[in-house]
Amino acid sequence: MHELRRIVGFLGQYRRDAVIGILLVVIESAFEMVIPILMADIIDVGVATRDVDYIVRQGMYMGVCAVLSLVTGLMYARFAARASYGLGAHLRAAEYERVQGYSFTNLDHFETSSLVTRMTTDVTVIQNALNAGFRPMVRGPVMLVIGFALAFYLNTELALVFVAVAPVMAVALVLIVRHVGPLYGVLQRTVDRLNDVVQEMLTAVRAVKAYVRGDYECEQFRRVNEELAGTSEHTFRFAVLNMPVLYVSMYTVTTLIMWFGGQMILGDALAVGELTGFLSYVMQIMNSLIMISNVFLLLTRSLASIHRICEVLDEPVDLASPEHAATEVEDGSIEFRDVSFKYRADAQANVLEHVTLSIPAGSTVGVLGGTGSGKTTLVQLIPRLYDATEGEVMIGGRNVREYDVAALRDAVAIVLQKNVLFSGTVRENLLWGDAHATTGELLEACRQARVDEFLDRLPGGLDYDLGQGGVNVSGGQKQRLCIARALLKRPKVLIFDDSTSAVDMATEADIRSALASLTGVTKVIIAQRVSSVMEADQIVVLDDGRVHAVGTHAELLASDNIYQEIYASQTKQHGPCGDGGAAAQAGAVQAADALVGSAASPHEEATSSSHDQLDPSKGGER
Ligand SMILES: Nc1ncnc2c1ncn2[C@@H]1O[C@H](COP(=O)(O)OP(=O)(O)OP(=O)(O)O)[C@@H](O)[C@H]1O
Repeated sequence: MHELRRIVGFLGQYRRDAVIGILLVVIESAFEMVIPILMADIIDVGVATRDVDYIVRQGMYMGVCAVLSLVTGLMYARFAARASYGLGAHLRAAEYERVQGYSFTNLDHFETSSLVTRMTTDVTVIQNALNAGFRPMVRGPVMLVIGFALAFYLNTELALVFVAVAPVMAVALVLIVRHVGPLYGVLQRTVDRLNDVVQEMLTAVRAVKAYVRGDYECEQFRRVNEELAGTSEHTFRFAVLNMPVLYVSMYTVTTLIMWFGGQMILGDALAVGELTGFLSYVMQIMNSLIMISNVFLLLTRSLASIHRICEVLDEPVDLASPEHAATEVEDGSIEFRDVSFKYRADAQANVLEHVTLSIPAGSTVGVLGGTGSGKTTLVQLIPRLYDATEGEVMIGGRNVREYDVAALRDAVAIVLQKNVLFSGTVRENLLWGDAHATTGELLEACRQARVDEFLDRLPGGLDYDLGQGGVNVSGGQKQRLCIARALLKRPKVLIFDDSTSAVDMATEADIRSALASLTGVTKVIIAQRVSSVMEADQIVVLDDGRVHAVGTHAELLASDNIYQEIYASQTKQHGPCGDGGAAAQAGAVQAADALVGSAASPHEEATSSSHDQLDPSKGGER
C-alpha cells in the first residue's frame, strides 16, 4: 500500500486530470443508476394508471439521464488517458533519472535487461491498469454502493438475498487474487530473462555469427520464450477463474430473486415494476462486482510492477557528493593510504588488500599485473567509480569523498577497458570531452591521439557518422577516439585502462610521446605490454590485489621476480626467473639495458624490428 501511494504521488500535474476523471465517473454512474427507478415508476404508475403524459415525462427523464451518462463517460475517457499516460511518462523519467545517479555498485545490483523491463514493460502495465482500470475502479464501488442502497430502498427483504451470497463471492475472489498475485511477480521476472537473452544476442550479434552460434542462441531464445508462454498461461488460467465464479453467483442471485419476488407478487407484497427495477439493480450490482474483481486482478499485476519500479527508485545511491563539497582539484597527485576493497559487502575476500601508493602530480605511473590482479579495480577508485572499503584514496591532497563527484570526474579522465562510443558523428562523440571545444581543439586532440591518421579517410572527417556504438570504425580506431575524447577534458589525472591494446605499437609509441608532452597531467597507464609502461616514472606491479613491487623499469627488472617473468615472457626470454634465478636475471637485466637505451626514442623503439616481437599476440590494430 505504501508503494501504491508512492506511485500515485508521481501523477504530479496530472493529479487534476485524475480527480476530474473520478468525478466524471461518479456522475456517469449516478445518472445510470437513476434509470431503473424511473423505469419502475413507468411500469407501476404510468402503465398501471394508463397515464401517457406520465410515461412520456418519465421516459424523457430517462433519455436525459442516458445522454448525460454518455457525455460524462466520453469526457472521462479523455481525462483518464491524460492521467495514465502522464503517470507513465513521469515514472519512466523518475527511473531514468535515478539510474543516471547510480554508482557502479548500484549498477552491479541490476541486470541491464531488468532495468530496461522496469522502465518499459512494468511502466506500461501500470499505465494500462490505470487507463483501463480507472473507470471500473471508481464505477465499480460507486455502482455497488448506490445499487445496494436503491435495492434496499425498493425492497429490503429481496435485498437480503445479496447479503447471503456476497460472502461466498468475496471468499472466492480473495482466494484467486492471493494465488495469482505472486504469479505476476514470476511473470515479470521471466520477461526480464527474455529481454536478457534478446539484448545479449543483439549486442553480440557479430560474435554470434563469427562463432556460428546462431542455433545455440535460437535454442536459448526458444527456451526462455516457451518459459514465458508457459508462465503467462499458468498465471492467466487462474486469473480468469474469477469470471465463472462471478457469473455462477450472478445467476444464482437472479434465480433466487425471481423465485422470492414471484412469491411476493403472488402474495401482493410486491409490484411487477418493482421486481423489474430490482432485477436491473441486481444486474448492476453484479456488473459492479465483476468490475471490482477485474480491478483487483489488474491491481495485483500492477502491484508486482510497482514493487519492481520502487526497487529501482529506492536503491540507495551509495556514492553522492557530500555537503559543502570541494569543487576544485588542486593538482593531480594521487595517494592510496592502506586501501582495501571488495565489490560486495558480503564477499569473503578483498579484491584489493592494503594498497599504499604515492603518485606525485604530473608523473607517469604504469600498472602491470596478471589477469584479475586488481588493476582496473585500483584505478576505478580514483574517480570514485567505487568507494574504497577501507583506507583512503586522496587526490590533490584531499580524500576523494570530499569532492563534488562531478568536479572530481571532470578532473580525472578515464579511458575504460571497454571503449564506448555513442551513435552520432566523430565530432559529437569528441564533444563529450568538452562540449565547447572548437574545431581546432578537436583536431589537436585527434592529432595527440593519432586519430588524424585515419580521420581524413573517413568520409566527412569529423562529421563522419560512427553508427550505433561506433560500429563503423575498427577496435584500434575506437580506442584512439576514446583517448582523444579523454584528452579534450584537459584533466589533471589521465587514466588509461589497457586503452591502447588494439593499437599497433608504432601508433602507441606516437600516442605515448604526445602524452609525455602533457605537462602537469598525472598519467596512470594500465598495460599488458611492458613496452607500454617502461618509460614511466614508476611502475606498480600488482599481484592478487596487493602491491607486489614499485619501481622504475630498470629497478624492477633487477629485483622483482614477477616483473622479470612478465618481461621475459614478452621478449621470449623464458627461463627460471624465480627467486634465485641469477643467470636468467642477468639475461633479463641485459635485455632491459637494451630496452632502456632505446626507450629514449619511443618511436624508434616501437618501430625497430626487435621490439615488434615484444608482444606478438597484441601487436596489430584489430
Ligand atoms: N563488478 C564486479 N563485481 C564483482 N567482482 C568483480 C567486479 N569487477 C571485477 N571483479 C573481480 O575483481 C577481481 C579484479 O578484477 P580487475 O578487473 O580489477 O582485474 P584486472 O587486473 O584489471 O584484470 P584484467 O587484466 O583481466 O583486466 C577479479 O577477480 C574480478 O573477478
